[in-house]
Amino acid sequence: MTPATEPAPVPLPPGVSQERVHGTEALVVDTPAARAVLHLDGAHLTSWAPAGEQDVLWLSELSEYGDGAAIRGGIPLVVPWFGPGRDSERPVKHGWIRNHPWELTAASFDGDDVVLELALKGADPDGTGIRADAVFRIGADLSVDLTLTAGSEEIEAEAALHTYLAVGDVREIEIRGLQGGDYFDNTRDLEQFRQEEPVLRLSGATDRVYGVNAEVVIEDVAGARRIVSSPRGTAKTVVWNPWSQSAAEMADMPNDAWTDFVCVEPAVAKDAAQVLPPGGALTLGVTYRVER
Ligand SMILES: O=P(O)(O)OC[C@H]1O[C@@H](O)[C@H](O)[C@@H](O)[C@@H]1O
Repeated sequence: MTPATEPAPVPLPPGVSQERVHGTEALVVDTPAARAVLHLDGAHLTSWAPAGEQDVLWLSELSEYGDGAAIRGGIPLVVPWFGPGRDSERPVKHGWIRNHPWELTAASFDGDDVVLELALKGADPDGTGIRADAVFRIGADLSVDLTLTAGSEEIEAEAALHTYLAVGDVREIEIRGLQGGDYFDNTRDLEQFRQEEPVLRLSGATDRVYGVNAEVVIEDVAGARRIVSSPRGTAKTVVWNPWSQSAAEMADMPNDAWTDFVCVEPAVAKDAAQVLPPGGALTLGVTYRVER
């Protein structure tokens, strides 16, 4: 039996409803400017389509949802550590915040945009009172801002907006904005290299953490559009695609779906991790726009 939809804790503006999507609670936005789906589990945006556009976010049709699941696709909020953490010993990959329920704290209209504010709901597995807040501005452009606030203890914090961008064919995309950036290559034991070429084209499994915090442009040649990622408060840009072999090993991704996305992730990670004193905060954000 499907459980009844819980009432939203704050009033929702016109064009926003709370519904069950894939069996879990989500805020569904349908305005003249955009359509979007924001799951309360993980404050996880799984869909954003500006008016007249195909979805800009890729979502796996085999993704899991609910109770501790990490949704495959959309924008996973990665915090308070990235990957296995700086000591490579963290119990779950990419932090625990994406696996916990959040709650809506405010919802409003601002011009043509819907602004949704969420806060992590009560989870505190470290017992230090860490807080997390996120603001989503959903319209012709999309902005996401994530704040992590340390609790009673100093923490070394990492964070990433692990965005899965939908593309026509990842083998044909051109990524600009990384030239001159040094990167750790996670497919080669985190050895460091420099991006000399003005354009990055992917031709195999790619897992790089670039020391780049500037605008990155993803030219989606097969999809005939361009996605512009403008980060703020970051130090790194992660570029990831598993390619065919690793994708085939992932239970929550169809074997041939790796061609349909690229992750370009604004981040604070690795050697750019920030030490937060008790009560100290880390905020990072990004704005996406689509051009033709
Ligand atoms: O499967 P996950 O935990 O969502 O992570 C996916 C990928 O996320 C990327 O950000 C990492 O750089 C990769 O190493 C990782 O494999």
